[in-house]
Amino acid sequence: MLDATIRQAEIAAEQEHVDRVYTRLAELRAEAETMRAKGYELAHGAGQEATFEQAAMLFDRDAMVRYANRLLQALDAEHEGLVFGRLDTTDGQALRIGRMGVRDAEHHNLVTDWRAPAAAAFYQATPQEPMDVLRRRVIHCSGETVTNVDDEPLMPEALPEGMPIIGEGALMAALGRARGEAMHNIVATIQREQDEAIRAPAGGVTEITGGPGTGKTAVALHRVAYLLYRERRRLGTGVLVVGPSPVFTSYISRVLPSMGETSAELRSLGELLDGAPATRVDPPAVNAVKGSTRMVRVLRRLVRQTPPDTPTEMRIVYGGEVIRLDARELDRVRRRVHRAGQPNQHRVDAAEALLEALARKAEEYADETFRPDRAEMVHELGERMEFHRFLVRWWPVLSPTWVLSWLRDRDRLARAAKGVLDREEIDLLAGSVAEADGWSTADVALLDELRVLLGPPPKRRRRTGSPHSDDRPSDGRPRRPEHYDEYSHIVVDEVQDVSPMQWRMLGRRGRYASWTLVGDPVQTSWPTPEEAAGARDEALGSARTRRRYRLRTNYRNSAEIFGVAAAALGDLAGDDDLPKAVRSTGVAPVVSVVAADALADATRATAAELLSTVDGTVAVIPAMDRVDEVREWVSGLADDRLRVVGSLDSKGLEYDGVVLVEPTDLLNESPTGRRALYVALTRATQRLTVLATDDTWLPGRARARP
Ligand SMILES: Nc1ncnc2c1ncn2[C@@H]1O[C@H](COP(=O)(O)OP(=O)(O)OP(=O)(O)O)[C@@H](O)[C@H]1O
Repeated sequence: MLDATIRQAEIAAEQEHVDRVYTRLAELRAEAETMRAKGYELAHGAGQEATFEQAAMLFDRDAMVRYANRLLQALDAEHEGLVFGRLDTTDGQALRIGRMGVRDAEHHNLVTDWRAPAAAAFYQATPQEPMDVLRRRVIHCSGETVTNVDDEPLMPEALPEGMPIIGEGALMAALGRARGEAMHNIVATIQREQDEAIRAPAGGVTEITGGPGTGKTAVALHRVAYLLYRERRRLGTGVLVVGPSPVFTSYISRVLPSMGETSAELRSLGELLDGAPATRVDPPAVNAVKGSTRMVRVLRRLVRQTPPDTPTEMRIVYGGEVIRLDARELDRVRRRVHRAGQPNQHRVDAAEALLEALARKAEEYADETFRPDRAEMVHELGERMEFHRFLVRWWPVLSPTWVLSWLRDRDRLARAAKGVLDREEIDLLAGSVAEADGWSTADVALLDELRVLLGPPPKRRRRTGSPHSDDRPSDGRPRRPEHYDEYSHIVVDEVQDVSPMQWRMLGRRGRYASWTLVGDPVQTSWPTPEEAAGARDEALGSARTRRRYRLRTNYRNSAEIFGVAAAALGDLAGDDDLPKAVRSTGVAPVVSVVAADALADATRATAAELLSTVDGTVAVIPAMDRVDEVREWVSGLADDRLRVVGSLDSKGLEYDGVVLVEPTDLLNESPTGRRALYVALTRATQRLTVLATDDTWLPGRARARP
């Protein structure tokens, strides 16, 4: 038989199986709909004023609705990958692997979930260790149609007669595909070293390191899906995935849902505090000050300062006498109350201390005609409206955002930062808060620190949830645990850039959690890694099991592109720190030197050329402070595949084509500029063009830089 005919026959055989799976899925869907409807019916029966006896019924109803909803979500998730693999084993079995398990009405396995132990051989078997697998097949589908198959013989000498081997290179085909708006799941082509990290036990701390494009982010997300599948009961809705920026979380947001997993919560570092999302990023120098643990001391002192516009004198009439506390006396009382801790939690102490001070003052005034009884006086003044009006102004409820905004006042900041920050740092910080519109990512960690220093505001009454709620709030996002410290597992991506203050914020969310940490020290943009390491160890707690995985293959960049990036890194990393790029395109990156006044035109022309060359996305990457200018340059190119991304914002992302504008700007924009340049150069999958006004950034010609 001709090769093509054999392939068509194999595709048809797989199609037959896939058809059975979809038929079964339609049945399951109908069953889930019925179950959900029944659950709601039960809800109506129970009504609002459920009695104790009805509690069990309500519980059943909630469980039923939740289960049906989860099933429907999984069934409705992307169809791609419903069946993507097949294992033919030495015992004559053929096991289909997919993104969720499906059984027929008689409970026979139609598809095995990729996370099930039985599917592990799909990722772990090698010709050296075949694990009884004769043939591993990747099945490519478009919607419900099988389009191709790719086989790999693992025991070639033992292949039975009539078991054909079709095509080769499912991985290479996947890597060569154009990139779109969002990251895809890689369930069909997970590699063995990645699989080991994905299936590592949930407990303790799992660290995954590796160079650019080694699949760290993909592995972390597949690990979440795996852990939720294996330990859903224990991990529940408490899995948090933290990425560096909202652009990044949006880029990875489809991976878990595409595997039918919707209960993990995705947040960027600037979105970890409810009610104060970051809307911008600070320049590196400001970021370095705000991220340092020295800020803890500054904030502690700030919290104890007298809030702006508080009264500096108290006067109250008692027994015909005016009793007065002046600014110094009031300050003394304030300092004493602050010793007790969180000011919002010590409002009663503040009231008592004030009344005490007033009583003491009254005793000073005592004479023949005025001799107040201390207990009576404290009691009477404590009931007076004017006393409470004063208290509200003198000891106001402090919100983190209000206290942080005090840093605008340079003198106030200088008092709080005396001996901790130098003059230049104080100027930077005060200037940044004064000029800013909205909060920055670094501010959010400061606000979270203040949240703890200030204590919760007095309680308001909470509204109860809807009786029909499943495990997602109405905006469709997963519900976060009621308290921040209730997360059960936290995944942090790009850990090398997490500042010490951000580690403190994360630590508060992971007090009882296990962790997966993903990053690459070579890509760090944080200037003092030792300080960050200390804060990180504190956040993770000391008595934890730690296991480490290292990924060594770069799946993103062509070997040609990674060659330029690695060279640009100079001697900042040894060969052992760098991954190996496995795919060669035969196309060398273009490095052009252009005159400064020709840079705009060259950028526009190159972007246009890349858009016409590649099928997927194209990014123009300049230094952070030139993003607006460069956006103007390319504004005429109407193509929604094109974006302009600042150097530091490009972290974790990828594009088919990249135009890197003026590398020297990237080198100069921060103390870790050379690493930022390496990050930007490793974003492209197919094409890279570097436009520079000189060649001093090139290895060998560059001046020594950190
Ligand atoms: N086994 C695989 N099969 C198919 N594609 C893969 C595989 N592993 C990684 N990739 C692809 O390689 C690209 C890089 O993966 P990913 O973004 O997870 O790398 P990373 O290590 O997090 O990179 P960076 O450090 O630059 O952020 C992605 O497009 C991903 O889908």
